[in-house]
Amino acid sequence: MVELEKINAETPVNKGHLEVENLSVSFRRKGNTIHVFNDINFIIEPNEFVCILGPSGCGKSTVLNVIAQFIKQTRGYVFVNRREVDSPGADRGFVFQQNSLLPWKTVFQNVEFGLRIRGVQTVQRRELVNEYLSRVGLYKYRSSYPHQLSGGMQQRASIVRALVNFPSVLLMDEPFGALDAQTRHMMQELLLRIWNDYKSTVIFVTHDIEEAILLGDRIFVMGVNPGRIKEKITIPLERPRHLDLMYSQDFINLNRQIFELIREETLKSMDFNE
Ligand SMILES: Nc1ncnc2c1ncn2[C@@H]1O[C@H](COP(=O)(O)OP(=O)(O)OP(=O)(O)O)[C@@H](O)[C@H]1O
Repeated sequence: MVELEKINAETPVNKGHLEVENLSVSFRRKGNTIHVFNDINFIIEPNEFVCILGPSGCGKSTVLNVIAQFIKQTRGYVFVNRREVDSPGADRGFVFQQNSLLPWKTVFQNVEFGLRIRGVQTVQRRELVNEYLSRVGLYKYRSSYPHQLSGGMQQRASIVRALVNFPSVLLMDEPFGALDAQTRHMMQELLLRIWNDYKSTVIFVTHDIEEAILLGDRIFVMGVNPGRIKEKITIPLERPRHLDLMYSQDFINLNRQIFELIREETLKSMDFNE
């Protein structure tokens, strides 16, 4: 594997400490103030993999977007490696649900884009990008354009495009949400493998409870009215993990416990009298 020191002295460290303090977000809509969530607090340790689950509209994506600083919080603070962040930065990588690759660039050019902007030398760039592409089985597609790839391949390219910059924190917003079940399972195994090698700190938003249990060290279950973190659950399943873990009794019990938590919140979020 290419070592961190080989990149350059400015390369961020990919083991980020993330702290969110009293984070609140409100929007103005049609003259009313919508409070998405109030006073969210958490600390995520370096190398930790945290999944966020919760009913639709509880603010999962907004939490990620505020950490990335694509959206500004109304109150509160975000600290990465104990430094407050107030704008987007390379220390926070983002993987979106839909392929967000630049359509006019090849896979290689898409993945190297951030490194090029940061001024990483051509030889180092090539070495690093090729290595990452090989790790996810995309080396032979490096000269292809995004539209020539399947959805799963596009998401693999999006993940390595984020990881190649050694983000302190990798923010993933339902990255497998648009994929079919088989491809999704393959991507989950692949992500477990890559994460095991690179050990980035990850926050992963999903609607899929099984996906969250399979991937996460901890799961934050968000609630509604008001938006908040209802529970932080530690997943006591050993690593490395594989898909067949889903058939174990521990997995099934966790699934049931979390399903009930989310069901309660989903019912709360539905106003049948409307
Ligand atoms: N720019 C905005 N202006 C006004 N309201 C917004 C804006 N962005 C998000 N919201 C509102 O904030 C709430 C939370 O949205 P968000 O997308 O974070 O929820 P979510 O839990 O990720 O939902 P889903 O699971 O459906 O993706 C929603 O009610 C949404 O309509």
